Amino acid sequence: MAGSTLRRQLAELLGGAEEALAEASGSKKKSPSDFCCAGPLSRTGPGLEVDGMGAVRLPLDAEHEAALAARMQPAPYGKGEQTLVDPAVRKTLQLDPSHFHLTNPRFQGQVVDEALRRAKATLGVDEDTEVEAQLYKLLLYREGSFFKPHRDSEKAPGMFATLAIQLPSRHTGGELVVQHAGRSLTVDLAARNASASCCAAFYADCEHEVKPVTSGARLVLVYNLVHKGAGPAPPKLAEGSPAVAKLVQLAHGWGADSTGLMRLCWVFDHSYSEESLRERGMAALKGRDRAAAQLRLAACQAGAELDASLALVTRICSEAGEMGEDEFGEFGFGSGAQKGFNWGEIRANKWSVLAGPAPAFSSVQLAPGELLQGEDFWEGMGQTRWYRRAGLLLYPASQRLANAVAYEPTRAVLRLFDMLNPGVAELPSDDPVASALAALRKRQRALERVQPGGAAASGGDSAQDVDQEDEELGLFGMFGDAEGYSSGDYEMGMQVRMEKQEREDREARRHWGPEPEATPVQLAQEVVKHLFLSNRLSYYREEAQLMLQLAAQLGHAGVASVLLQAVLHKLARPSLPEPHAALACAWP
Ligand SMILES: O=C(O)CCC(=O)C(=O)O
Ligand SMILES: [Fe+2]
Repeated sequence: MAGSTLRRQLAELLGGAEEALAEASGSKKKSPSDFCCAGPLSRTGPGLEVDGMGAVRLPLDAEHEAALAARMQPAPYGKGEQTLVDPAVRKTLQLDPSHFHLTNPRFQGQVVDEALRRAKATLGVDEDTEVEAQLYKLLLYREGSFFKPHRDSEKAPGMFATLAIQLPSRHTGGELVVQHAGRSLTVDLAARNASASCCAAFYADCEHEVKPVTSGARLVLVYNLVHKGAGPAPPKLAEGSPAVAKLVQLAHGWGADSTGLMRLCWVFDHSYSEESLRERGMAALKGRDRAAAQLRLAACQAGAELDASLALVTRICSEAGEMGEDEFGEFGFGSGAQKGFNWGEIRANKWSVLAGPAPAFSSVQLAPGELLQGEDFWEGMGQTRWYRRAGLLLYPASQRLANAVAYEPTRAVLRLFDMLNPGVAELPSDDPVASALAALRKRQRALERVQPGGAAASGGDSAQDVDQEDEELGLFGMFGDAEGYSSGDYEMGMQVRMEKQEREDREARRHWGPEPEATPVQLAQEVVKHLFLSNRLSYYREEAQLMLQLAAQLGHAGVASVLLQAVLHKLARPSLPEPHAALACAWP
């Protein structure tokens, strides 16, 4: 099957996974999950009492509003690891739950639990997944109060969404606007809010804002929605689910095509913190994202040999148009110039394995054609220079070796040498490839050296320093914040990122999976394919193809050895003026 057909079919399948799973499990809910829900709740009041003030009358009148405001503090917002109070970003008053009480025992059962049930249903949380609504703050938006667009951080382990319960109050304005994947939803509950509570819930990684309150006051209880327990049970899928069968079939075809695509990556809709992915794996995934991963697991149970890891995908713009003032009057990449953005590197690293062995490589560089989503997916994220998202990296078991060799050809060549010459650390100095071998060993040793604590032996500063720099650059946070940079940060940001990337790759070596099994000839074939058939070395094509053919035909270790010598030469001296020289001297 052509790579483009495989890519299209796989994209369709993963994109429609949610509907397919609902159908297969016989669920009545046919509509896909959404990122936000809102609506009125029961009239049961909360019995709100505030320390030092007593019972608060609802809906709030001017007198109680003023008394309550006097006991509250300006609410901060999170920036990286810090929390800041800045009335230009957030103008709201807050009160910690230690200073107020919800004294009506029926409020939890009739209002909060009802809101929670609705949130679970809309946000696509499995019925058997336990979710807790943890009270976080009481907020008061007086006239002129607002909260500019932001994303909520994970305030507790397993937190995935925010629930706002608006207590009865009279106001205008104060609409909640929630964005996700290019869609925007405006929640305006003011009209129905005078006599009953109402709620809004949304995935915490969705950008949201509260528009200015234009009159009256808006009183809100904010809850963190937190996954409890071990996470969702594995999907109970009907054996004959067409989507699963289709994925098994695609994986099989892909696995049998050794010349085909080495890997594909499905980028998730939502953002996730690194910690939540590492610690909770698939249980951290939301809505459509989880369905795609579940479908993949179900196919694995049904016999598909498709390795899958959760990964961090970073996409970097290498070039921008002209700098200038943007629409906010700030110096940077102006809106007119944004058309000039070019996509540079796309890289996936930081695995958390879902199925199959851990990858025997720390990171992969992805070609645009290896992303299952097309350009329009990224366009929806706005114009910034760095995109970090979590995704699902997929490749058939038959491509394990190819991926490992592509990531580290030097290591593969040395492995091949060691296979063919067991126990030989160095060659006699008169051997034509002795110096090449020594150089490669040295380089590989340097690459693999990792100091305790994670910093590379050769690197200057410690991992901590880099994290510190990251923080300054606003790099912390979700795997999904599209991170924008001011012009001054850009060069420095690049440098810091490249260094950090190297360090992360080194650190990741410790968690490498087993070296994929291979005979010398298979290994030699992969090395040749990678080094000689890649675009960079396209001028080696005929020679390499010939060698490949011989190696495969004869299956002879001697052939692989000759091949190896040619490769060793090229690797040790990348600037070799005459590309054929290496082959000429190595080939008998
Ligand atoms: O006031 C609201 O409805 C939402 C508040 C909010 O976004 C937050 O506390 O992070
Ligand atoms: Fe928020």
